[in-house]
Amino acid sequence: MNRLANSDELAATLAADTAAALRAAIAERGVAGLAVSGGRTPERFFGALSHQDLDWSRVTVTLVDERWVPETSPRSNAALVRRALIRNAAAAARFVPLYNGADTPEAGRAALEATVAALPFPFATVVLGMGDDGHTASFFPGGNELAHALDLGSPDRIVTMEADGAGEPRITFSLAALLHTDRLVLHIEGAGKLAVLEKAEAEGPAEEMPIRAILRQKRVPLNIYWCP
Ligand SMILES: O=C(O)[C@H](O)[C@@H](O)[C@H](O)[C@H](O)COP(=O)(O)O
Repeated sequence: MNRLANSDELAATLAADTAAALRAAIAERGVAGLAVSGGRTPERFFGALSHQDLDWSRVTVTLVDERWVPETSPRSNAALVRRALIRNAAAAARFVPLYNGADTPEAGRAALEATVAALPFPFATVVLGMGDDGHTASFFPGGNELAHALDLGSPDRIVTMEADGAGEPRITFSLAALLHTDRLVLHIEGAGKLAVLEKAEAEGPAEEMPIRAILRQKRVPLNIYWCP
């Protein structure tokens, strides 16, 4: 685990490491995909990343998950990404949001599946967060499509999700899609999240703490960034 002294140092380090992965993907494949999380934690990291010097015109940014709300909502992860990340040098990046205006995630899912099929896979980097209940992306304990989302045999990249504690209905990349990446990151801050992570590292079902599906998978190494 990368233990940083504070949020600013974490943001600077994670931004530099993410920029290096984007440059490596561009050098290798000509393009780079970056999937980021919403919520409260990533804003400082987004600010630091937006200043990184690289060919952002070759980068496509998307979200690992989204609340089914328009960008006018303060709950919109897309609005956060546009405001905090797609600016400065990163203003040249292409952003592909997940909310597509359909009435429900179910109604929007097929069109979104087609949209994300055109993203540059594998992702160069996927940056996950984690909730106090042990969810990551929109893999919520008790989620109505949790088994589907965690099924590595499913061809679906996009899964809908409803759960107590999730607020509005959600859409999420599947576990298999998120593991299709050069680099996998978990970004958490604070003593409370560290305690949740330590609990998840103990034995127990992934359905109860879905972050366990990330901790236990063997497809791609996990890089954890934490600060108090
Ligand atoms: O849309 C979302 O809610 C996120 O993508 C989600 O998975 C987030 O990463 C965690 O809930 C942590 O959220 P905080 O950073 O706000 O604690």
